[in-house]
Amino acid sequence: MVESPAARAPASPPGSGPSPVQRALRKLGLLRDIDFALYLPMRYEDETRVVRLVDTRDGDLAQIEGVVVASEVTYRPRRQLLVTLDDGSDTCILRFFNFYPSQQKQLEVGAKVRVRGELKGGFLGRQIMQPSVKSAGTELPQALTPVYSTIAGLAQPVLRREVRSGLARAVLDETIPQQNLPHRAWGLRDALTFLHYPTPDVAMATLEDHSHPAWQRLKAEELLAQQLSQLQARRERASQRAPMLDAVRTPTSLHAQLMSVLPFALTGAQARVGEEIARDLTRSLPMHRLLQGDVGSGKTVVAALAAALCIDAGHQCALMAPTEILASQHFGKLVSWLDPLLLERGLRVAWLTGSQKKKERDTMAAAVESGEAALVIGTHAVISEKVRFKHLALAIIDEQHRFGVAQRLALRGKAVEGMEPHLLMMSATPIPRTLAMSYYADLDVSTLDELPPGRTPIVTKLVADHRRDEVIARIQAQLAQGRQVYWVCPLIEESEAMDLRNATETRDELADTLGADVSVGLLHSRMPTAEKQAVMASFTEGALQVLVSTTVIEVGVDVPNASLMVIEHAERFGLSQLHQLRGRVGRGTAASACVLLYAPNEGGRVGEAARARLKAMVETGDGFEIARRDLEIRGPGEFLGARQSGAPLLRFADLTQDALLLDWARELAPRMLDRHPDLAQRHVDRWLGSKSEYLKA
Ligand SMILES: Nc1ncnc2c1ncn2[C@@H]1O[C@H](COP(=O)(O)OP(=O)(O)OP(=O)(O)O)[C@@H](O)[C@H]1O
Repeated sequence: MVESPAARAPASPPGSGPSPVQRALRKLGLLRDIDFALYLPMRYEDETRVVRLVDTRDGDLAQIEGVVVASEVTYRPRRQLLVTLDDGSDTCILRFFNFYPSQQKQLEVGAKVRVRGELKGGFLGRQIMQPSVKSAGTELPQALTPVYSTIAGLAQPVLRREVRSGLARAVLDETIPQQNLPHRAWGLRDALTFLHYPTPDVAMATLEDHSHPAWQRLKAEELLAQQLSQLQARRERASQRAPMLDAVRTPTSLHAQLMSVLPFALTGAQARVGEEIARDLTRSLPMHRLLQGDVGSGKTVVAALAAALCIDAGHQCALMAPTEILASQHFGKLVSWLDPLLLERGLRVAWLTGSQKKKERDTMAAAVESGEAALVIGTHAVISEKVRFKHLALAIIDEQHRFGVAQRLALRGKAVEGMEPHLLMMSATPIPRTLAMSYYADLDVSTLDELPPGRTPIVTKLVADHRRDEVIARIQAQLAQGRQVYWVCPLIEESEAMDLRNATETRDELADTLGADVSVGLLHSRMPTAEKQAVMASFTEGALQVLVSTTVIEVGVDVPNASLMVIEHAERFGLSQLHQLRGRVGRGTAASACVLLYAPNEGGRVGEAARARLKAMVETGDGFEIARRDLEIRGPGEFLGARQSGAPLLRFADLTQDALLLDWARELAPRMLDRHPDLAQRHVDRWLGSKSEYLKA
């Protein structure tokens, strides 16, 4: 059932715009009644019982009721209100550092109050710091009190009230047919009500680890919604048509010629994946394939071969990356292979980027429209409204997670009339296969699980920041052998200006230390594109020996002569990001190394998660193992969430722990779509709302 707008979250009077509370609620994604109902507490407080002081121990979180027998403001060591409370069994001190006059009044001698907080032993006897205070004698709640995650401008009691009324208003009729529910499943309303307001007798651990039957019910619901929406997307695609690209592979075909100009033989994995893609392209069902492979596994050549097949069949292929520098770096090689072969055929490569001059862009767009540009490369500009393709049949998207729904939909609109383009998404941050299969039920996954031969493993070393001198010696040794070096500076959160300053200083320092014979370049995301490209080009040619950069070089840079990567403040980077960066070296035959410089914090320590990340980097060079560890450190929600531009798609279920529920959902989804399509749709709308489009695209 679709909720009427009137049933939605608190409205403001007409013309007044959203109130601060509404704005804050919106920020938390709380719009529809169901959003409130599904906004579950992060923890609970037990206000259902009052205990006697004699029965408590230090460290207990206790609620006690008593009479104020003393109350004074003292100034040593700082201004504070000290209140002595007597509950008939013992006394304790309440200590407030922040207090209002109204609170002081509430705590006058003789007042009867109910306070709640953590009891601590102390010099003056037992005490509670900054307890919450209510007047005594009010009725005790029957259920635990929920504590929700909130943001500035939205006080906990206000949020509690909003959630309570949203939950009451929400339409929570069952969408899963009774006979299909897991054994002894709770009802949806019961489960949600319980999770917001559990009874005090509940085993808290079952709420915390989400094993309680109420949680199970909710996770089952969520997983079913996810499976249903993926299946819907798959079925929708099954009714769509794409051009069938079954060109004959003669010796004069572009595909065959490309194979013959490649300076190497394909690895077994490249050949296998190439055939998987080729098979998809001959079908009229649009391909929807994720090509994943570890850094340096040779995805580019696989993409180039797919493009060649498409062009051999007389169609156009578009290649897109999220930024200009990535587009040119990542596809540079591919273009250098294909360009001469295309020219022989009277065809060409067109570039389309946002920073292009109008005249150049118009020329390119005309070549795309006439079909002369068989290969179109660029950024989002490729899918801008003005660009019209003659016969686009294949779109290759690099780093798919940075492309949003709108872009993917726009791309579809560019295909041959009434058809969809085949879609190949390339990702250099592998997702463990089982996770990919269950999560992307709507995606076929091809994996390059073999590196080209002759690579020597990259040696990874952890070095404390104060031992920079050793790193300089390493750099000098590499330079003496004619090799090149990357030095990556961390992003300083929220301050690009500081980033730039920091990177510039590092460049100057390195240039100073290494001497006039060594040329040190700088690459930073704020530089104009042309300048960035010029710097990259001189590094690629070898004119620059050391490249200091921020994470601009993360993906797609391929300079096989570079043999040393230094990452400063490595503890601040995410694991897959570190792995990506490390992958910029070890791309040729030279023995390569990666130095992770870390700076312990003031306490001389590196945080636990950061330590786990650095340890993983030293212990393994395998991207799939890295992905597995990353998943372990962050949990699937965040792991996958970080790949999406929006919020993580699974809030409650955990794909690694809820395998049984996932099986149940996977098994039920097709039957439910067949037999109860209306219920299935309602279920998806309820859970995914506006996000369902995202999943499908
Ligand atoms: N079969 C092969 N034999 C030898 N070298 C290869 C082979 N395939 C690719 N290469 C080379 O390996 C390097 C890495 O390939 P490529 O740039 O395609 O990797 P990638 O998978 O895109 O990695 P990344 O995601 O790190 O950019 C390139 O220099 C490429 O020319």
